[in-house]
Amino acid sequence: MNLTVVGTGYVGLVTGACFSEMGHNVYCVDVDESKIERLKEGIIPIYEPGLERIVQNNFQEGRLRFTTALADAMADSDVYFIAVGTPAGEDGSADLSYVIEVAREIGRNLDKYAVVVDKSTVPVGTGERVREVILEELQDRGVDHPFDVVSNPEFLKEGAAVDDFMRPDRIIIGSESERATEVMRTLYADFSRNHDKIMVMGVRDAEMTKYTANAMLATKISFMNEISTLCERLGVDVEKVRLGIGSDSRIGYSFIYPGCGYGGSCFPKDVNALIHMAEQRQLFPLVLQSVHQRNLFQKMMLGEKISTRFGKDLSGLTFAVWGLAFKPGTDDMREAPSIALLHQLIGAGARVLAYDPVAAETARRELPKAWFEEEKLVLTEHQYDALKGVDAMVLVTEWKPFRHPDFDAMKRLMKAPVVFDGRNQYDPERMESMGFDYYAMGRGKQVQPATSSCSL
Ligand SMILES: NC(=O)c1ccc[n+]([C@@H]2O[C@H](COP(=O)([O-])OP(=O)(O)OC[C@H]3O[C@@H](n4cnc5c(N)ncnc54)[C@H](O)[C@@H]3O)[C@@H](O)[C@H]2O)c1
Ligand SMILES: O=c1ccn([C@@H]2O[C@H](COP(=O)(O)OP(=O)(O)O[C@H]3O[C@H](CO)[C@@H](O)[C@H](O)[C@H]3O)[C@@H](O)[C@H]2O)c(=O)[nH]1
Repeated sequence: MNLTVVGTGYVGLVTGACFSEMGHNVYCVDVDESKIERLKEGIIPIYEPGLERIVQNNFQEGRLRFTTALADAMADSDVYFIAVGTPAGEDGSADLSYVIEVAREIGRNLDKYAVVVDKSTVPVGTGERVREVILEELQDRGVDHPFDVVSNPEFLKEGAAVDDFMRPDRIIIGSESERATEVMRTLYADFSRNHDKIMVMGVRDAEMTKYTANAMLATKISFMNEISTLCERLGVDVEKVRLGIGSDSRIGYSFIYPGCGYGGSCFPKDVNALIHMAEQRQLFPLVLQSVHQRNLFQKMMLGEKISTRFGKDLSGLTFAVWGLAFKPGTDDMREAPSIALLHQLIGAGARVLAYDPVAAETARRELPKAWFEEEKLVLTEHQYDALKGVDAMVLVTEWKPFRHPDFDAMKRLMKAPVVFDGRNQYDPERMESMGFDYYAMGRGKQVQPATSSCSL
């Protein structure tokens, strides 16, 4: 099939690349000219394992093309995916201006039957709004072309995006039209070969499914984070509890890892958008609000533990931070727990040496310039360089190379062997036996002040 994907970010680029890998002809469109130029040179704007090879191969073979001209792309295709950002507006609602702009542009250029597929995460009712906008543009032009609007939310995780797209758990298609449903079934047939993974429902149902999935996963995490604080206070090891409950097939092992909070461009934004959707309808989404609040607390937790151990004033102290990305496998730092921690440490007068295997460039671009100019924050080339002369190490992102470090080398390099582990990567007893003063999340020694704002 011939496809156009509008928006060449995490979702758009992965969607376009993966469909071209399956033999479809794909145009990827973006308003960002420099991004499109770099893609034409084979330069991938994001770090996403496996993506570069697919993009370069399919570009060379002519199945994947990049352009800023939506009209040209549309002329050559029958399915138009909208995969632009839906960032949080000031009141927490999803900002739909990019989606609506693309819908207008489609309406201005539509000249044959097409399926318009919304892949962006959008509030319930957006499909209808997209349809109205396209119709308005067609009316302005005095033409009448049939088209269908379909919702096809994306469930990929950053760091595992290609795999998630190629081997989805399910493919949700929100469609009110048999013709459009058939087009979508044909398009996704290869991804649903052995088991029928395609689920067809109404457009509004599909829009809500996406938010509900993210909110459910965020709820599991916030719930476990709250339990981890209680475990720590009770002298219980939350990791034992995690394994104990995960073995219950009704609960499962995934997304119950306690830590220093969830980040990324989706969970925080989507929980807030759902809260906003409920409040707009005079509902009080108590669970969702708590999930969000708990996460804000959780992101402050490492900093609170550090100030309980070292005092509120951290001037003269230096900390190593291992991991800046919001999760391993990506260079994305949107809403990363590392950002809250850096503000706490540097705000209290500390100096920070930070290391991340891939997010250094993102950090230089997105963190305050003054931190780098005044050397309050120094990014190191290697994980061990960040440990030189530090008063403590703080592990924020569980990259694999942090899992089994050379603990002897760590002790030699650090001024004092103090470790704050925001992702429960190490065994507390082993750490203590090796001479580390070790603090984790919900296990081992307790370092929460009784009156902490994060106490529960
Ligand atoms: N990042 C994820 O892991 C993920 C996963 C599933 C769903 N989503 C959802 O998918 C959507 C896209 O997210 P993303 O992370 O890919 O966003 P992104 O910010 O990485 O990329 C969006 C792209 O759209 C482009 N764009 C904006 N307006 C445009 C226009 N009028 N025409 C053409 N291009 C335009 C931007 O230049 C940018 O390159 C969001 O709704 C998000 O919530 C994201
Ligand atoms: O048990 C867990 C699992 C995750 N996290 C944190 O949760 C955040 C989000 O992680 P993850 O879900 O793996 O990454 P995302 O790329 O944000 O993916 C989520 O958001 C996407 C955008 O909507 C969806 O498509 C995916 O299905 C959904 O998992 C990260 O900060 C993780 O560290 C935890 O703290 N504990």
